[in-house]
Amino acid sequence: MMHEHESTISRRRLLGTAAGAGAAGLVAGAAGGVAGHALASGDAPAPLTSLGAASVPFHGARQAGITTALQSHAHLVAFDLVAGARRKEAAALMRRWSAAAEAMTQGGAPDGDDLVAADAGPSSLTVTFGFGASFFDRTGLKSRRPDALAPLPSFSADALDADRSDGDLFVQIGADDALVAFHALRTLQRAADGTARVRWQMNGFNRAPGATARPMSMRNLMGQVDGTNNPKPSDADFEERVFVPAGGDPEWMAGGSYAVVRRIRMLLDAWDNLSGEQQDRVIGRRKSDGAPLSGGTETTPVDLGKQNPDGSLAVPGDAHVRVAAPSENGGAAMLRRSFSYHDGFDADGVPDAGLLFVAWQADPRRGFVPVQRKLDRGDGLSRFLRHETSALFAVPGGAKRGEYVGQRLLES
Ligand SMILES: C=CC1=C(C)c2cc3[nH]c(cc4nc(cc5[nH]c(cc1n2)c(C)c5CCC(=O)O)C(CCC(=O)O)=C4C)c(C)c3C=C
Ligand SMILES: [Fe+2]
Repeated sequence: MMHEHESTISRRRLLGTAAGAGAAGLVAGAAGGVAGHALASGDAPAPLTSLGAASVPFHGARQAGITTALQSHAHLVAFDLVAGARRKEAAALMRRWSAAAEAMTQGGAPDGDDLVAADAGPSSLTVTFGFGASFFDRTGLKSRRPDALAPLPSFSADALDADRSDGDLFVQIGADDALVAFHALRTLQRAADGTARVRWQMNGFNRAPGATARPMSMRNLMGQVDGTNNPKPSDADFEERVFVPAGGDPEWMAGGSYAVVRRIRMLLDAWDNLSGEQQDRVIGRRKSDGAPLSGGTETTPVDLGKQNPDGSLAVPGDAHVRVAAPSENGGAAMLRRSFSYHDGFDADGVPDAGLLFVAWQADPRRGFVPVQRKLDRGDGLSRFLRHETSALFAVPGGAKRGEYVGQRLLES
């Protein structure tokens, strides 16, 4: 059997040629006054910037793309198995997908590559795979479906589009280069041919690395600093909140996590009509710098008990950060790793824009569900949001070298 490394060509080798061509063109242009594409043989490739050269390991106890720093481009995609595709075909697909993802994330390219990302480095590409509840029905693995994958309850604020919700298989692609991200998406979609078809796709973005001099969380499309009070890997309970432990239930999910994916539209025209002070009070933090209304800077812990001189709460009773706080939800917490989206403007000029909300947790029944129930009842922010799609996926632990993602489920 061919080792997966042998079945790939090095994109860095290609890079040498392409970057050399670019450099040669510039030189020719400067010296000869022509916009040259001519290749001078022997030109050394220009070094990648740190952005293009950065790579995230594919193999490991956990899949990449959960605790990885947010990338600037994302594709979130759900696939459905085609009629007739069962466990055997699904296992073969996961093997093909894992090999392709390993190659691309490490700067290589699969056989028969389309060269879309040929002259780019891996650019922090991550590819994360998951299984939806329907996958277990289609593959005869119902008895191995985790209890934690039970359908999410419905919430009063839901306006869900069934065609863009759920799905058998989930792929999250993140990269700091748009072509690298598209290349990964197209490569995986081609590799799925005959076994699975795209059910829905959502494209997201975040601030590019290097675009700010200040180390602060991302801003979302409402302009808020978002992500500040996420669980941190340095927290004592981080692992148990985000990942299924070894010996957890089911065993094949050890090192895995559950992803709640919701396309949440922002009602930006209504939001923009609020004053700056009103906007701050809806969240409970200052929009300008993300500092809590109880005082301090972005990273100061929120003091929910703090009162204004007139006795009112500094962080209002319906402020988003109060209603969502673990202390108000029996300790429930999740790792939010979301991307903004903008899919143009409706005919009436209303932006189709918002958040591709992605929340990671060891069990959604102790993470997203109780928090969203509470937000559904009393969150000041909910007046400016519409949950348009929803999905829940079991994302297994990472693959060891020579393994594919999901092998423990599909082959034992
Ligand atoms: C069910 C969980 C949550 C949904 C859905 C959600 C949507 C949502 N949130 C923002 C903006 C912000 N959220 C912030 C904090 C925050 N949000 C949640 C949960 C959900 N948010 C939690 C658990 C927290 C942390 C609360 C805490 O412990 O302090 C913030 C403040 C900055 C931060 O800590 O990240 C902002 C801003 C939007 C725009 C949105 C839907 C589009
Ligand atoms: Fe939030």
